[in-house]
Amino acid sequence: MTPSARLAAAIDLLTAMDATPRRPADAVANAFFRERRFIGGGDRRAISVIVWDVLRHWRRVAWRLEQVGAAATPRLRVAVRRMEQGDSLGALSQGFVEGRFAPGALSADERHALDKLTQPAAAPLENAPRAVRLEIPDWLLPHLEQRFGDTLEAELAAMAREATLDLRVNTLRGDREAARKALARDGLHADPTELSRWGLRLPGRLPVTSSAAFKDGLVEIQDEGSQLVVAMLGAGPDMRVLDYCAGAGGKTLAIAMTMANKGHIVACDVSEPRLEGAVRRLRRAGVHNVERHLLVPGDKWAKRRAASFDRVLVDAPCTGTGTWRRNPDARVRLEEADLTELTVKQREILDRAAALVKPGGRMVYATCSVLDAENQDQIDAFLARNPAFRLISPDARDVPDVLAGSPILSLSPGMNGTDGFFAAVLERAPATAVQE
Ligand SMILES: C[S@@+](CC[C@H](N)C(=O)[O-])C[C@H]1O[C@@H](n2cnc3c(N)ncnc32)[C@H](O)[C@@H]1O
Repeated sequence: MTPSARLAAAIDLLTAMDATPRRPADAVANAFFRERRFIGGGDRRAISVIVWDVLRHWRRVAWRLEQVGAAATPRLRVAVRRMEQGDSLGALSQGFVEGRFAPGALSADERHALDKLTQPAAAPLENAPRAVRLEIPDWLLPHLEQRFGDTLEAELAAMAREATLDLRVNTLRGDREAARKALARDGLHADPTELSRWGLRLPGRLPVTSSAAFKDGLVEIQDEGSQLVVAMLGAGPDMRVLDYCAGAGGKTLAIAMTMANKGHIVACDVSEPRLEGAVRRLRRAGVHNVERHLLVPGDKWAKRRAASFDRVLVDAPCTGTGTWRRNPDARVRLEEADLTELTVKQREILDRAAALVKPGGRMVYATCSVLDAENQDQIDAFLARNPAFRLISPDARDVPDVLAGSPILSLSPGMNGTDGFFAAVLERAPATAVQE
């Protein structure tokens, strides 16, 4: 594709995203490229780079355009980002040309707006409101200020950078060194992660899924933070374990590994397609101690299994504010009503899952959110409602030394180089203590 054709495709993709503002950008992009199979891998990557860069500068560019009286159209968003990266108006006009696979020439109004933005005094970003500069919705600012205080700007800058690509070595298939060597044979040079003993890290988007190590189930794509959540659960080979919000089984696979493929895991979810997505991954990883169960309203399943699990993981649906490095569009799409709805759901799920924990058993509540309302506040309220539970530190053998002394895991991109994660380990009082 010519540079102009890539620009045109990026503008088309941004237009498709604009048309479905509640749909995650990567889902729109997948559908867009599926319908245009003629676009090759290199062009696809180049188009995605343009689009994801625009998504990472969404509010700031809109604010600058507003200052010069222009609407933030996909064309102007792309053009402004090109200029911010050093293109002159002249250079830009060479990309915006007429033609079947080109975006069309800049209109007089577009040129006028862009010209105004090149003036030295035009809309300096220092004048923009803080939430605009930080690329977050206005309502979210106080929540993030409360969580991060003085480190807020550094954290949000870390969340704006592209994530590393973390892998979990599946010890059912081989050890970390074997996985490193296998990846190296495919030209992928991974380093061990600092905290997770099963983790390997690659510098960015790389074609891991076509490597032999991935196809053979020796590695799985999983952020280091997710791996640590599983370590906090401390599931062992003889246990009955429930993964209550299992989705497509990312953590189920890691739990099965810590159980050496023994004992029994039930992977539950309310979404059939997600649970179905686990089947292939379980097979690839060589896992065979997992039963899947679809939760439906009025299900008697949970009642019959009350107080029967040694370990219960609640990987709750959440705002995903810890994953903005991967999903920059979510950063500005999140609405206050989403947070309200999710905190109600999390509370209900916690109470339902708690009823399934054996006396003396443990429950780990986890989110990939950095907001107190979904994390510590949920735990405080849960403990107030459920006096039979208390916070307990994970067993030292299960977690890295730095995490051993605390019942709470709290990770952030700025502090730890992982996604933002929260996990709390809760123990249900043993039977005798419950009766007292
Ligand atoms: C954070 S995702 C889970 C990710 C998964 N554990 C993993 O590691 O890949 C949260 C999951 O909770 C599920 N969920 C939503 N409401 C639920 C409910 N009431 N009960 C159980 N699961 C629910 C969603 O379908 C979603 O798959």
